[in-house]
Amino acid sequence: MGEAPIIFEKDLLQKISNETKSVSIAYEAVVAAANKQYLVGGTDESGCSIGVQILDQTTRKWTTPVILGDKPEVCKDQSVIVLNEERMLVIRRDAALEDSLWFLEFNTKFVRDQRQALDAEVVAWSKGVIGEDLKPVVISGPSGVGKGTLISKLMEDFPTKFGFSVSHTTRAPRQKEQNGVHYHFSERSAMEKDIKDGKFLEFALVHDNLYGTSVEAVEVVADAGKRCILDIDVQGARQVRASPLGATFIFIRPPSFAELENRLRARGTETEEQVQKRLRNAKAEIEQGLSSGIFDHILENDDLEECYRNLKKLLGLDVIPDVCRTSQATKPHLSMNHLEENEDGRVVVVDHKNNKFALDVSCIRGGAPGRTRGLKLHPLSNGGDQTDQFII
Ligand SMILES: Nc1nc2c(ncn2[C@@H]2O[C@H](COP(=O)(O)OP(=O)(O)O)[C@@H](O)[C@H]2O)c(=O)[nH]1
Ligand SMILES: Nc1ncnc2c1ncn2[C@@H]1O[C@H](COP(=O)(O)OP(=O)(O)O)[C@@H](O)[C@H]1O
Repeated sequence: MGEAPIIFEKDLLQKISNETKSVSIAYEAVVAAANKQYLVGGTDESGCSIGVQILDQTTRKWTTPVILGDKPEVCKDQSVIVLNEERMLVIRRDAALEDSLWFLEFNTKFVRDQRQALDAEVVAWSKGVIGEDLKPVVISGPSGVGKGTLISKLMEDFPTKFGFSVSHTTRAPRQKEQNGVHYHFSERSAMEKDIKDGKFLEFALVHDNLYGTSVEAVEVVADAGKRCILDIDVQGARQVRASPLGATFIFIRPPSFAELENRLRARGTETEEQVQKRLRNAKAEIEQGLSSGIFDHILENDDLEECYRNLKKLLGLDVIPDVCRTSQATKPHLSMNHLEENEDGRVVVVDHKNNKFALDVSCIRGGAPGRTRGLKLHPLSNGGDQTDQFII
């Protein structure tokens, strides 16, 4: 980790004044990897988020990268610090704590994959979250096996604990399905554009329709202090498994194929043609679910109550009382005014009252296209002694 040198070269400044109308916006340039200088600050094309420019120091060529992920809003001033060869920490000064810690990834696996896929220079933002949260739960299984039924029971019995990740889909709504509650029913072209813009954690073509989990769908649940449940197919589960999300994966299997067919028909939500398609796909889905190694747990849904009991057990709900977790809204509201210095794995920050804190970034996990979690904030006293008390 090294502190970001503030390099306002002549041509850099020239470029800044050419490209921005405002003089009140501060830029910071950091040499992040090999011979690349990153300029972070000001605005980007949309004019409302922090922009990034890259200068190749060998060729002296400027590049405007493709910027993916949840972007921080523009601010007048920020501190930039390179953490390692993959990402830098950007602290928005004078922003509330919940919105002040951001990571700009320039060489993480996600960025490298996207760079290859888009054949362009790519960087990606992710918001820093202090503390840990509960692992999201991915539930997969063939159509008609009872995923929705089990998830509804869980949400009804533990409303403070779980939140449902509302997927996007291009399929038509069923009777009683509400837009924004069961799914975000979307136009295919709009969904494809959002996928291209990196807004989706995963997506798949299922029964001839496009389904996908947006990064936001998962994050709004986590931000509310709840454990996120995703109902997605095996292809989606595979993608989430490969992502930094760190979830628990559960596959629900039917007691028999004949019973699956009964349930699907008895539900009465699909045409005969659609039922046939779902049954055909179910065969492959069950095969993959049982053999792919993606899933941590396989539950048979024969007797509903028994399956539900088993599900609760493996989610630890038989031992933990249903208490509401502290929501983000009740956390202390600090404004980080200044980045003072940095030490091994820790960045020293001070708040607007000049209280010093050590921001521990040694255990971070996740990142773009979601949040970077696991940040710890310790109060520091008498100019550097760390107390063992976490404030959050
Ligand atoms: N990959 C992926 N699959 C999804 C998503 N949302 C729903 N699915 C899956 O799409 C399939 C069809 O869902 P749906 O049309 O609601 O019918 P159901 O299977 O009878 O519940 C199911 O296997 C769902 O788990 C998503 O966001 N991503
Ligand atoms: N264990 C079970 N025994 C009998 N019927 C079930 C059981 N679990 C679910 N069902 C019924 O099967 C149908 C399909 O369940 P659903 O939750 O919609 O499946 P999925 O979401 O996996 O497509 C529903 O009518 C539901 O009431």
